[in-house]
Amino acid sequence: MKIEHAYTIVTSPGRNFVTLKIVTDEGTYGIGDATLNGREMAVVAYLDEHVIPALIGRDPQRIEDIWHYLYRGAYWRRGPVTMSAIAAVDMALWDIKAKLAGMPLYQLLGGKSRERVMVYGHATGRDIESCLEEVARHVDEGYKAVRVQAGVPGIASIYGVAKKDGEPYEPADADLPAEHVWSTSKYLNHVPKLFAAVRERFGDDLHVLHDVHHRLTPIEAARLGKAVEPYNLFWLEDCVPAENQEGFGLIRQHTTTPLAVGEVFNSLFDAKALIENQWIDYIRATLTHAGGITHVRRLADLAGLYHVRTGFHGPTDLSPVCMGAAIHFDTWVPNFGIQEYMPHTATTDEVFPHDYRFEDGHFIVGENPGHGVDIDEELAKQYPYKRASLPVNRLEDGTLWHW
Ligand SMILES: O=C(O)C(=O)C[C@H](O)[C@H](O)CO
Ligand SMILES: [Mg+2]
Repeated sequence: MKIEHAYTIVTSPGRNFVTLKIVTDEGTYGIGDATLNGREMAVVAYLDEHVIPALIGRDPQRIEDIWHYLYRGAYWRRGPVTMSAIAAVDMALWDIKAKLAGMPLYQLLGGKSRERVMVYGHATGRDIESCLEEVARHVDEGYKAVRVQAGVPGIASIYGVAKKDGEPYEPADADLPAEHVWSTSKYLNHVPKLFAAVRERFGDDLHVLHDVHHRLTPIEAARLGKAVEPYNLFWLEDCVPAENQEGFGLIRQHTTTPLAVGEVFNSLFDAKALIENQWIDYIRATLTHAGGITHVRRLADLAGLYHVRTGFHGPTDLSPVCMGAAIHFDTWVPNFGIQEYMPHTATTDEVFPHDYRFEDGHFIVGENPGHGVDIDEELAKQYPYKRASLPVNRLEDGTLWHW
């Protein structure tokens, strides 16, 4: 069997998505997600110019060999663009292999470790009161776990909070990066009040999470972790930028609040010290940005040795293709923790028909052969690419900060 042709599909049913389709000479095809928010066309160029020409004629069943061919064989390793491109190939090849086997992907990975996959949704509000209403809506919809982000008095726009209450949050909201202003002291004073209000209204059973989105230094993160200990968070996410992995060691010395990190990681090596030193509790690197199923499986196995569980990134800027493949992975992986879920728009769901479903705060994996997600290419053509950028952040004195 040979790869006969492969091509990228860029579509924007409300936001941009990049999909790779690989077709074999026997007619079986697989698709993979290659979406890198705000840098979509860089991955398209990498795939079109460097990857696809080298795939034609190869045996699609040799997933491992093709992975190493694209990773080691490229000489220039790692980085989000390269690893998203490799991930798309890998996801499409696993899709093909599972279709050839006539099995849902989770069966090929080793079968079910659980019947369903717990997800967390996003509650956001301009202030604490409106945020609590959103938490209540999620609880009514069956969620067992909710990420809670609220506006901070004195900060005009903040990560995770929609411009208008009730509207979905989409950070890549401008042609060129919007400029936000950040104040660590205002934020640190506010967050414990938010979680006190959440616990008071919803009691102890609901799992609550929070994303700091890389804005603190290690000692500030340690202070926040301690301050929210009474509210028993499921996790505190991305509390510092993780290039300095030792920073997590410092945070860990001060707080028992569980720590999650890794949505921007693209390699096992980004997480190695964090895992081996048991500085984190959840690893968030997901299939599209971290080299696909083949690589993330190794990362999850390493994490499992150190009691670190998975908590895959699942924003709207990963397509339903990634979500579908991730749900198969989550259903299999022994050290599963939780899966993030930001629902896609109805138009996106039409462009990407899929067989996974949400029920009572969990995802239920589909039973179709492959990863269970397809793309309607004719419909996709109706939504042309539109450049969209993530914001940048500045401190109140104008210093460029982490967004
Ligand atoms: O979902 C999350 O936890 C995020 O932090 C979302 C990111 O801001 C988003 O994926 C950036 O593209
Ligand atoms: Mg995040």
